[in-house]
Amino acid sequence: MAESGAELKREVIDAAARFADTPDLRSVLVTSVLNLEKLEYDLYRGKHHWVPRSQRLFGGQIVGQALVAAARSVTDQLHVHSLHCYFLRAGDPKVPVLYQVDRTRDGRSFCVRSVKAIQHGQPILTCQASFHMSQPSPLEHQFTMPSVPPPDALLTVEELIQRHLSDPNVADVTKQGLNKILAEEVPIEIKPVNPPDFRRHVVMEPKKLFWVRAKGHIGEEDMKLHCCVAAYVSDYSLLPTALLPYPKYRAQFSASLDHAMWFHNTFRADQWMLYECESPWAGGSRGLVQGRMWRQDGVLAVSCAQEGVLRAKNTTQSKL
Ligand SMILES: CC(C)(COP(=O)(O)OP(=O)(O)OC[C@H]1O[C@@H](n2cnc3c(N)ncnc32)[C@H](O)[C@@H]1OP(=O)(O)O)[C@@H](O)C(=O)NCCC(=O)NCCSC(=O)CCC(=O)O
Repeated sequence: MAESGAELKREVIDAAARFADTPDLRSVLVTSVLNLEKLEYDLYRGKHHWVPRSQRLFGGQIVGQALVAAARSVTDQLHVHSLHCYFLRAGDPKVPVLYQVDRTRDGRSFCVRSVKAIQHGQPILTCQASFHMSQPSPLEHQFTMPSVPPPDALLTVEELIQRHLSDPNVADVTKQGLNKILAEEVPIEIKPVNPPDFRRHVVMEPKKLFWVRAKGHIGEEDMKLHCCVAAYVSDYSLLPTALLPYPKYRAQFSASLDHAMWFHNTFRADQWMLYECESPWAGGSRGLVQGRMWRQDGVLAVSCAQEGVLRAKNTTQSKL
């Protein structure tokens, strides 16, 4: 029991610190993935958390970390409004990634930073991020958010998988695949608007809608951090949109080649946002995908676009 006002205050501060450090309450994206270690002036080191089954680093992690490095070199008044990245080489999960920032230009309203992500002495990603000191403007418009059920009315991917697994007719190979998905520690929560076709039987339009948020708490103050988390989240499940019309094909090799983002309005990446993904084109073993993230109140927060390599194989072809 605290005996004095000062001791009580200390206990409250300690309890708050313990609360804040509880890993399941604070997003691992904030405590670990996007918490870069500073090695030198404009040089940082990032560590990994979740690594996809492809055993190449998740593109969103590299983009998010590159944006953290860039954002540390600009003042608090400047906010990222766009970024453009190329994924040059597969990221190696066995070693950390270094981020080297070049202060490309400092203007009155805009600042541009170029970031190189390096492993084994070679660039795995180049990123240019532009920051802006926002100004009021009479020119304001946006598309209307699609009308969908709210996140409270929908199930998470994990809940949908559990429900599907309880069906005794599910094939063993499908069960194995779904159990692998359940075992992954992706720091993102997803609630699809339309339940996914786990059996991959149905030809679908190359469009999907899902609610998405970072797992854990981030807090409301740091808009720069929310943008970095959105950069991480935005690469998740975007490219597979291009595969929806081709249930008979399996992507033998798929990887994002580039990633671009535009940040329009403030948002919280630890609160549900509607992610609207569509693929207007695929051809030549590549696919283009575009995404829009909407706040629950209908405000367009983020737009993004990405091209990926998609080398597909017909799974129904005879092996003879
Ligand atoms: C895209 C590539 C691979 C560049 O392709 P290249 O073909 O030029 O590279 P390469 O080194 O010559 O070849 C790589 C592999 O592809 C094979 N290959 C090359 N050309 C081929 C062709 N025409 N047909 C069939 N296979 C081909 C090579 O034999 C080699 O296979 P072997 O290896 O068997 O020898 C590279 O730029 C890259 O890896 N970038 C990083 C992409 C990335 O990691 N993105 C982020 C993660 S993806 C992501 O996060 C998406 C999110 C999500 O999963 O939803």
